[in-house]
Amino acid sequence: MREAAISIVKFITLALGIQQTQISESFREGLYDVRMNCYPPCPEPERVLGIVPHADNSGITLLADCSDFPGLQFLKDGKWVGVEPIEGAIVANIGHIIEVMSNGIYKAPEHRAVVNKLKERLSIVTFCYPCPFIDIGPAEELIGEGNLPVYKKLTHEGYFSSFFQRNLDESFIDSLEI
Ligand SMILES: O=C(O)CCC(=O)C(=O)O
Ligand SMILES: [Fe+2]
Repeated sequence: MREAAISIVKFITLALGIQQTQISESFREGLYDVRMNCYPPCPEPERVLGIVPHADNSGITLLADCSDFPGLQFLKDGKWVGVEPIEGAIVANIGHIIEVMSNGIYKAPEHRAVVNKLKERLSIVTFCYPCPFIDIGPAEELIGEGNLPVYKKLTHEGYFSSFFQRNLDESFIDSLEI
């Protein structure tokens, strides 16, 4: 997962026109949290959610869907769209850290998980974070005349304390704006 995360972040930075590899390399010594989600069958699936709508606070998230029916959904143009699992594939999702580092060019999408009436669903999610020594702020290459920073630059510690002290009535990413 570490190598996959480094490669994906490298392609993201290349797509942004960033030549230096400091951002992608920061995922080599980064922090990786693994969460396993189990969604038992639910007789009234329309009345509950497996995971409420949120965007991840990671750099990127890599999700292995262990089921053969959709449960993960993303909000696209105001509608929830299910992700059809593909055997052996991993879903790569942008988190708030890459949203900040890309100065908002890449967005951390809202997603949620729904439950199934008959079948249990499992997912294994790896949240990938850069190493604690890199600041979390817009990449310098993206800032210049006419391109103002949208987000504050925070230390790793500052970013996580803002996250854990966030106002739950407000969007976290909005609270990081300058
Ligand atoms: O299980 C899923 O499909 C979604 C999990 C998720 O979004 C999360 O753990 O942050
Ligand atoms: Fe998530």
